[in-house]
Amino acid sequence: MKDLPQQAQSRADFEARLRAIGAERYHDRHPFHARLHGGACTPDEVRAWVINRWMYQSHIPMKDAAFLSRVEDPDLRRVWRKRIEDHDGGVTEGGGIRRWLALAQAVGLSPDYVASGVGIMPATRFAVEAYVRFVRDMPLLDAVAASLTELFAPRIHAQRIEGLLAHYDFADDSSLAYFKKRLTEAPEDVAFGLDYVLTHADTLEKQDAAAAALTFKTDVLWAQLDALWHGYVEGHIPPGAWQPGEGMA
Ligand SMILES: O=C(O)c1cc(C(=O)O)c2c(n1)C(=O)C(=O)c1cc(C(=O)O)[nH]c1-2
Repeated sequence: MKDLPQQAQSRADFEARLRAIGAERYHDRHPFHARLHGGACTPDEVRAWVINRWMYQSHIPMKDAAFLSRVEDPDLRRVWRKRIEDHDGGVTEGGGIRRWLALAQAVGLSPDYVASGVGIMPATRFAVEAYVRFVRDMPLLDAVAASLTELFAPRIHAQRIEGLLAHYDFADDSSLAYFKKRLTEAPEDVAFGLDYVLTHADTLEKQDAAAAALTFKTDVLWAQLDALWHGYVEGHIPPGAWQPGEGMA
């Protein structure tokens, strides 16, 4: 006898399931973040974080462009293109990308060196490229679901601003402008993304796929910090990756 299709979870239960993935797996639980926000990172560990996270920052608008290239609905494109504008900004004022490079400068790195991407660890590259590829190749619903780690980002950004200001000389309003701005940008994105996923995941199969996409994305974030810890806290810097002293302003 053929199995009957299982019923989709209610909207509230499905949202709770997505939030539980964040509670269990989001990278706010990674020991590198405790070290960074608690003031225990050396200046070179902070620099390694800034250099490697550039890979993520610089590829976020590329993954959003990959997403947009697949969307046929102009209303969805109109909402989504804000994400690219947030990061790229205008010629004069710039956006998140430029704010990240201001952070690079504040920690003593040459912004040109950071922007060149030279020195990024292979594992970081692989993780971020996997995210861009996922968004390019998977169903749109899964691609939106993968962005829902941003549900959990404002809390970590607030913790980061507080922790960095308390513990590091380089931290001030201008060097931390990136995170401050994300506090208002991310909630808008995620309100739309969450509603989209809860509405479009209307079968259990689609809900399972969306939950798997969010889980995948938590892995993308976690793997980057594992690599950072191995390379710069434990001192096993992979061949070709940034060596302390290189790329200074
Ligand atoms: O500092 C962080 O922990 C963090 C996490 C995430 C995330 O959860 O993916 C993003 C950001 N920051 C961020 O600044 C950002 O612009 C962003 C975009 C996206 C996305 O998947 O589209 N995630 C994140």
